[in-house]
Amino acid sequence: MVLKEATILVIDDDVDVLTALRLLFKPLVKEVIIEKNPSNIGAQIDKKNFDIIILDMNFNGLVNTGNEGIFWLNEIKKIKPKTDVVLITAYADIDLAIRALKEGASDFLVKPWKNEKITNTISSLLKARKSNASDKKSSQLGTSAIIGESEAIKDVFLKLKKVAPTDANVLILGENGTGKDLIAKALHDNSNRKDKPFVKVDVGALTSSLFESELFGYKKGAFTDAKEDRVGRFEAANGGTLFLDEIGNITLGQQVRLLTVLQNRLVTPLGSNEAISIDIRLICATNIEPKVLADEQKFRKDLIYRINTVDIVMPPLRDRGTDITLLAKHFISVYADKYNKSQFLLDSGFISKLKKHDFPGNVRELQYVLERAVIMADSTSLKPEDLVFSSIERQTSKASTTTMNLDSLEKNAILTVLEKNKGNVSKSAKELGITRAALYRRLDKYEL
Ligand SMILES: Nc1ncnc2c1ncn2[C@@H]1O[C@H](COP(=O)(O)OP(=O)(O)OP(=O)(O)O)[C@@H](O)[C@H]1O
Repeated sequence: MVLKEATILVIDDDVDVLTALRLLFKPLVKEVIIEKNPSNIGAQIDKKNFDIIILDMNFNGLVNTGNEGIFWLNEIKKIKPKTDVVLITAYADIDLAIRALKEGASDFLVKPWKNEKITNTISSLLKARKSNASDKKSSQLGTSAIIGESEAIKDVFLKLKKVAPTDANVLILGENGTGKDLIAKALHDNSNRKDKPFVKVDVGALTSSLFESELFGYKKGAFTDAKEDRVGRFEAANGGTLFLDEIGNITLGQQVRLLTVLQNRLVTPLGSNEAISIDIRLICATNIEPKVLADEQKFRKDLIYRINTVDIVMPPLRDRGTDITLLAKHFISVYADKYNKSQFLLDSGFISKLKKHDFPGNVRELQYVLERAVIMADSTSLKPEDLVFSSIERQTSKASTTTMNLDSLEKNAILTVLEKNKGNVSKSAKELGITRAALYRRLDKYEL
């Protein structure tokens, strides 16, 4: 961000300082607001998003310890943790400066200031904000936006790294909400086609007539509603990647149409006589289990072979051990930022409750549950009661406990006992009737 796009708030009880800074910044920035009374800070920052806040450290002129400044700095950080705060004081007190920086101030200036020094400080902070924002964007590209460190997700990353640069067709399998969309995009972003289009079509949601017109396109007049030519998704993805989601839900007739295009690498728009040759990399995804896909009454074997040069199976969240905590921390931080809340501390009971849940809706369910928890939380720490699992998901969760295997039962028993004993391994081992070493082995096994 450049200086002239910035909105700045100056808070000082000295009217001369306020006037001087307003005169200095008015011609340089988009907007400068001055405030004499620090008690109005909350109201000011609720009203507007400031890029920089310049805050005096000594408000009543009697106590020159800078404590008032640090107090107000903390108040600002509670409401808008991302705002850059520059503190000013009349006393060149290095200890105070360091304390202010530790408490989250972005910089520190000593009165009387040189105008050039203060504008340079503000300009560099604005530049740093810009580069942080663009770093964030680029990290969304590779696999860095896909969070996970469990053995199960590491296998996925390995496969992704190997397969992405090839032109192989990939079938991504996995329950709803496991991250199939993210993997499809990562395959494209890490391929030689990354600068070409990535086109996604939810084929499971298309009626028969829409399936044809969406995928193959049409010429004006091909049917009653065809008022002008329309490019189909195959053609739109030319040179790039076509991602067909919910592939397991298409009819046998649609499967034949798809197979023909994939075999000949040609599409003919409805109402046209001319076939267009297409060069696409195909990625498909489905939440249907492989054994159902293997049922020839529902799915053509020749199509399965064609779309499934390589398959990537997304593990359900309940099998991803420590990823639950890792993802939880990520989502909590994202939502704390989004809803302008300070970062939360996580109560140990909160983490145990998360780990015990079965997550039938996988990462998507975790994401929604945490967004709700962040919105509803009354304090700065998240507690078990802040976690409310949706009754719909709970129903599914109950159903799935009937098919629970011994491992899940053992894992849940360990978690319950650990929670009861506040994480004390010796007490928990005793209660479970096993040795400490045996408990540690199991903690390792279940990545707890
Ligand atoms: N490993 C991960 N790291 C960060 N976010 C994730 C991860 N996995 C999934 N998500 C998030 O969870 C949500 C669901 O993921 P996604 O849509 O990719 O799942 P899906 O398997 O394609 O679901 P569906 O089968 O319902 O289409 C998205 O918001 C996605 O960003």
